[in-house]
Amino acid sequence: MKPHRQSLYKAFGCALRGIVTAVKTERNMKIHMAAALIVLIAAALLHLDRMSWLFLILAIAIVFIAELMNTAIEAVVDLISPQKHVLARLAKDTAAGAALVAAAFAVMVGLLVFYQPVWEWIQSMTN
Ligand SMILES: Nc1ncnc2c1ncn2[C@@H]1O[C@H](COP(=O)(O)OP(=O)(O)OP(=O)(O)O)[C@@H](O)[C@H]1O
Repeated sequence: MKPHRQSLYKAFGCALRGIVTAVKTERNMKIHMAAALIVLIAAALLHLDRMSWLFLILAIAIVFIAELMNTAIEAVVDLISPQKHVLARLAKDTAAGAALVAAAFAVMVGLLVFYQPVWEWIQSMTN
């Protein structure tokens, strides 16, 4: 394989382009972006502790990583197997499964992190 060096700056640009393209073209990425924004604003308003922030950021990162990998796998499968194939289906279905596991993890983290502070906030509003 021919050695190929690219500047750090260019590599960063390519990575950023991948993220921007995925957000522009993938509906799920737009949903994850909106959800992440709402979650981070709620976390700031509720003054969550550092550990809660850590878990929320971890969950958001895992969801984005899984969705980006899913998008990458979909693109490669469409490139090499535009026609139906059982292995293409397996690749796409398992990649989508990974994204679903990540989203389920994020929902569980959200419930565990927000349950108590939201409950306390509701009580303070009603008292
Ligand atoms: N080349 C193929 N061969 C066999 N099955 C395929 C193929 N392409 C797609 N599929 C099946 O159709 C499903 C949906 O594929 P598609 O490419 O439309 O992704 P998607 O779920 O619509 O992705 P997104 O909505 O994130 O763009 C796959 O999970 C797979 O089961």
